[in-house]
Parts: sequence; C-alpha cells; structure tokens
Amino acid sequence: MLRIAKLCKTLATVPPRKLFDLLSLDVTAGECVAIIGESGVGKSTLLNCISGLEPVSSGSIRVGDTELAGLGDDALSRLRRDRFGFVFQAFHVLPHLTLLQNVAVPLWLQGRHGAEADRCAQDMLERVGLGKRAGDWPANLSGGELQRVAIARALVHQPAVVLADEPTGNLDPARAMDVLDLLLTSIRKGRAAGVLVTHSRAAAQRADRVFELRQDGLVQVMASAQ
Ligand SMILES: Nc1ncnc2c1ncn2[C@@H]1O[C@H](COP(=O)(O)OP(=O)(O)OP(=O)(O)O)[C@@H](O)[C@H]1O
Repeated sequence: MLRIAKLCKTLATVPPRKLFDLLSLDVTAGECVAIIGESGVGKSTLLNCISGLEPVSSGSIRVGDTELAGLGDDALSRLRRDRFGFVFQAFHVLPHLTLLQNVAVPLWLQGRHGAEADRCAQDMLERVGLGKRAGDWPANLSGGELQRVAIARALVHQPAVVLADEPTGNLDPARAMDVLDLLLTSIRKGRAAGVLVTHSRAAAQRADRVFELRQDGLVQVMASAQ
C-alpha cells in the first residue's frame, strides 16, 4: 500500500545536512508501523515527505499505484485529500463545528455533502464511542475525546495511508494507551497503511513493527508485540 524506496532528504542548510539516506520501508494494508528516534532526527520530516508536504532529495514514495515524484501541487493536494488521513498531537479539531461536522470535513472536501456524508461521519463517531455526542461542541470534550474525534476524521474517507505524529503526546498515560489502541484498531479495520511517530517505546510496542530512525538509517528495533 505504501512503498518507500531509497528515500534521501538533505536539508538546504549551510552546510547541507543529510536527514536520511536510502531509506526504504513498505507498509501493507492494515499494518501499523511505529517510528521512534531522538528528537530532531527527522521523524516529522519523514511524515511530511510521505504525504508530499515536503520535497525529497531523491527516491520513491508510492501510495498504491501512484508515485509521488513528479506530481504537481494540485495532484499532491488531491492525493492528500483522498488517500491520506492525519492525526496530530494537537488534535486540530475545529472549535466552531460540531463533532459530526468535524468528522465530515474530509468528505466535504471531496464534494460529499448531505445525508450520505452525515451517515458516514455518524458511523465513524459510533466506532470511536462518541455516537451520542455528534451534535456536541469540541469545547465540551476532554483531550482524549478530542483525539477520538480526530481519529474518526482521519479514517472517515477510508484513506490508503494514515500518518500519526505523536497522537498521544498531549494525553495522560492512562488515556493515551486507550486512544492509541483505538487508533491502531481503526487503521487495521480500515485496511489503511499506518505510520505512527512517537517518543514513547510503550506506545510504539503496540504497533506491528517498530523502527528507530537514526542518523545512519532506519533500523527495525522490535518485532510485532501482537
Ligand atoms: N526546512 C527545514 N530547514 C532547516 N531545517 C529543518 C527543516 N525542516 C526540519 N529541519 C530540521 O530538521 C531536523 C529534524 O526535524 P524533525 O521535526 O523532523 O525531527 P523529529 O525527529 O520529528 O523531532 P521531534 O522528535 O523533536 O519532534 C530538526 O533539526 C529541524 O530543525
């Protein structure tokens, strides 16, 4: 589903700084891969490269049959809209929309409005345990609940790839593991390829495979704990 081959990223600093070199990784549909690593090693930059938000220096990223290299800005935006789901540490739930509306946003961006979009969004909210709160406002939710909304929004349009950057970074440890398990279960059920960046080894261990991004490359450090 997601194929990364010989990816190189050199920052245009003085002197130029190589973040990663010849990095390769395949993530299959329904699989979750965790990436850990020291602060500043390039984990978030790697996620940005995977979604085409940041240019790479060389190498290949394929989502299904689509190669990102060579796509223009509009095509990359469409690819992100249609085939990617994102979960961030800071939730990014929109305060002026209800929970149902927040979850429906990816569908609206695809031109899907009305009853069908509402039904899909409601269904996703049910799956993350917030079905009864569909008409509620984000201001009334806890951090863990907000991240559940973000998970529903990331999966509602059945993306091929879900990228999660420190999705539990703003949550207390007890709640963090529940939310993380929900995210991983949602990715697996949705048959997406999941890439989770985290500082937490405990969180990473819930994924199917764990890699450490180091200056000398991506090294598998833990096999599946499942
Ligand atoms: N466009 C850029 N120009 C210059 N430096 C950059 C650019 N993008 C990222 N960096 C630097 O690249 C390094 C990697 O950043 P990145 O945020 O990817 O690391 P990270 O592993 O996710 O760190 P953390 O775990 O602290 O979030 C950092 O030193 C950052 O300052």
